[in-house]
Amino acid sequence: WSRPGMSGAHLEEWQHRSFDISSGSCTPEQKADAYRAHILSIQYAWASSQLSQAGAAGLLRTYSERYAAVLDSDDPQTGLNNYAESALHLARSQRNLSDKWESPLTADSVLQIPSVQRMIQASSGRESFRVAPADVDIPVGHESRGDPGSAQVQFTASQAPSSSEVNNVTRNLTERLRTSDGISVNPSFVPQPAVRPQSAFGHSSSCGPSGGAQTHQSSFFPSSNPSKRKNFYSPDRSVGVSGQHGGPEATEPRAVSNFRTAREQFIVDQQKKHSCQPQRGHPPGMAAAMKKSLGANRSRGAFSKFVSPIPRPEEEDSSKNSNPEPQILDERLKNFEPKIVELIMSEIMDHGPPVAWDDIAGLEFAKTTIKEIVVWPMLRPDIFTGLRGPPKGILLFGPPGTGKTLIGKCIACQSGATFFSISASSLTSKWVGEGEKMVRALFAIARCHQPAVIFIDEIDSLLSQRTDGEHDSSRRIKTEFLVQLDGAATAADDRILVVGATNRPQEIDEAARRRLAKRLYVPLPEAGARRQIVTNLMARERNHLRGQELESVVAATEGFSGADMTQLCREAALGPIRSIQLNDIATISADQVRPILYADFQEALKTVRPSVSAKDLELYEDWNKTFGCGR
Ligand SMILES: Nc1ncnc2c1ncn2[C@@H]1O[C@H](COP(=O)(O)OP(=O)(O)OP(=O)(O)O)[C@@H](O)[C@H]1O
Ligand SMILES: [Mg+2]
Repeated sequence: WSRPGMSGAHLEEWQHRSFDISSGSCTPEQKADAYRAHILSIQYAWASSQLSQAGAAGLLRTYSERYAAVLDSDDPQTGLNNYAESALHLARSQRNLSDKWESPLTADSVLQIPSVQRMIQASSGRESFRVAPADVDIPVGHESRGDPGSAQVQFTASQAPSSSEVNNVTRNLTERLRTSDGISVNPSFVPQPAVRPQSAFGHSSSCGPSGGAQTHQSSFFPSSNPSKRKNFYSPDRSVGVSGQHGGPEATEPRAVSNFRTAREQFIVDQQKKHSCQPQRGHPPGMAAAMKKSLGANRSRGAFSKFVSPIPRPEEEDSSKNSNPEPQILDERLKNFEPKIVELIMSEIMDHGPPVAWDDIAGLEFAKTTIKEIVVWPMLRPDIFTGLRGPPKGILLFGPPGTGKTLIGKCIACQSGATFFSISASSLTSKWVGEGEKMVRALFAIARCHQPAVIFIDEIDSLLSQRTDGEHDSSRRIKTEFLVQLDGAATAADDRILVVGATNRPQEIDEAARRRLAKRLYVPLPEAGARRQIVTNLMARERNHLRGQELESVVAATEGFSGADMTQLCREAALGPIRSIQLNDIATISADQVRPILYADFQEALKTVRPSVSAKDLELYEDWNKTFGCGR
């Protein structure tokens, strides 16, 4: 069933899960987790095209039938994850003031509570369960009646109800326990009494589907930035994953609430932007949220319900008609371990606070060159072809604190390309062999998201000169990087740009230097740039800095880096605060704080010193003369 090229890691993972399930030492909940994780891994392999459609369907059929008998069984004795356990767990974790107190509620004792008995009878007669909280007839310890947290259960009745009734009852009980304790419950999370919890694999409807799907996230894409990852699963397929196999009860009315979280609203907005495909049975936001929930690895609340991974026939059809692009992306990434892909997708694509070109003072040459190389070719790839094609690598070098990282952030905001901002440390893993894989996966993912910019800050730590004493794994990472850089350069139509930044250009390997063809010096700010930094920063604060005084500050800060200038302004801004009496600081209002004066800058200049020495500066200028691309 497996397609050629399917990773051995997956097979191993499945064997491992199989072992977990068959081991006698784990708790029922752990087993239930393992079962679900097993199903999830099959789904994942299918979604990332490591398994064929037929293979996945076959595996899922086999396993889901087998697991359904035990997983969500109505029998509280044999069912691994029965609802009574979850409900009781919730009830048990409600505590009163004493640390030593423990709830005596158990699966057996709760059934004996008279009100539970009444509800069981009501449920078998298909009556409403709406009973006021005061009806819960629990004699409580010695005083506080009606507080489920401190309930002492009285054993009275002996009638044993059927297990499915137990499930219904405990779910309702839990609902009431939660609401009466002031725990907020999203209306869409509350299960409807009319829907009986049958075996989830075979025939159950997705009761309370929105709640179940919202609460758990896929372990594969745990973090934000859904728009970037939207291509990983096609929307149709993922809806199929969570909403299928409804059976006869699928037509029952569902609990759909109008409430949307901000995240769901965001997903809805994103979907409106990209496509307007209607989703079956769910509001569009819900369907998008389900993309991330493949049925396993979710919280084991009383309301969690397993959804069968086998798609219905009509959903299979619709997934065939969907946009083929995600499929291509999956194909290209199928040789990479999902965890590595996940790591790169979640940690590397970075959108910090926006930075505009005007926020970077001075550095006109570097800014113009970068616009020429990065921004325009991204906007007009048709003009920048052949000899005009952009270089594949840029190196920004210069003293510390001169705005190299700032330029990287600006490229991220202004270029319109997919921006990968990685630190060398995230590429160097403690596991031997993982580092190269990370580098390979990084470039492969970048190829799938063209045009792309890969920004590597402090690139010297990754590409320093190869020495005899260095560790083998770091040498391999470096080699892989050079190969990939060249690979990116040889595929003429790839639009991937690598931007490296360093304040130790001398340490960069000569092979890497060649590949980072455009080497731009980011020097200390000149007088004009220093003036702009102070003006920009002071514009946000109340100050009385006159033109002449500003010039004096600029003149006094020769040799300061951009970061030093920022530090100076911060120090000066503290001047007015320092002039306040210590006793008044708690009571003074914000507008009573005096404006920043020139005197504050004079004070600050006594403590803030340039961080780059003249000797260091000489090294940078020499390197720039030898290898730099400046005029
Ligand atoms: N040209 C500049 N214009 C405006 N602000 C600047 C400039 N250069 C530096 N700064 C200020 O200094 C801070 C540090 O700059 P940045 O992190 O870009 O330095 P860097 O060159 O990456 O230093 P390092 O080599 O140590 O990593 C910025 O956040 C910004 O506040
Ligand atoms: Mg930096």
